[in-house]
Amino acid sequence: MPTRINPSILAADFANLEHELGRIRNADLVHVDVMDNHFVPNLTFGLQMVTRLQEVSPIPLDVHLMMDDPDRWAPAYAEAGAFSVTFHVEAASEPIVLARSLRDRGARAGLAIKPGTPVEPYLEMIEEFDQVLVMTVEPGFGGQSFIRSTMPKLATLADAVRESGADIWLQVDGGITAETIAIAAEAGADTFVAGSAVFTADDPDEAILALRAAAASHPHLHR
Ligand SMILES: O=C(CO)[C@@H](O)[C@H](O)COP(=O)(O)O
Ligand SMILES: [Fe+2]
Repeated sequence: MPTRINPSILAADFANLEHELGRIRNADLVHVDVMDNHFVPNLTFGLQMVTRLQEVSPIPLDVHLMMDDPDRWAPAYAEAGAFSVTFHVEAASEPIVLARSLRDRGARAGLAIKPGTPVEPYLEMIEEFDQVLVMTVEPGFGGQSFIRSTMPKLATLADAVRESGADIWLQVDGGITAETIAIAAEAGADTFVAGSAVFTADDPDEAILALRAAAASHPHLHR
């Protein structure tokens, strides 16, 4: 199973984003946290910024929408050319309709769930998605500690994905370090978002390689 490492530019220098993109050439995707100050108590980028990043980034964008009413706003991020667009199930009115709309616009559709949200009600819709994101911190801020009690959800999802036979990526986001990445890999994650662990390193590209090695060394990934 491939291991994907997606650095989150939430931890990058906002005044030099194009330069920062040049320091993560080993990344699989660039994770872009869109926050609206309503769904989460923080405000980051909007559509115009993501559109411009998309134009200058040599690496495809993995957009994580932490916003109210994604049914209304998410399709534009797919139209902007994002590789994947992930919205929160807690905020969406019609997740299946929205997932289809994202796919119709050429993006991979992602479903995100907060640490306290159970996954069971959504298992029967996972084939509508290309990725499920299990938040391993409360969304809103970088630099928080990994919440280990979210791991059983990943294991449940990994079973459901195996049963479906579909190619659905399982992403974790929040508090991912060289230590916690192995815990998430063991529970079934294959796609890892890391902000602080990458951008506070002296050499972000080296940090990505170290994370990839720590995740890939876990036997679970070689089943
Ligand atoms: O979505 C979020 C936070 O809400 C994340 O993508 C953070 O950007 C991850 O940052 P670290 O926990 O890795 O510092
Ligand atoms: Fe994120």
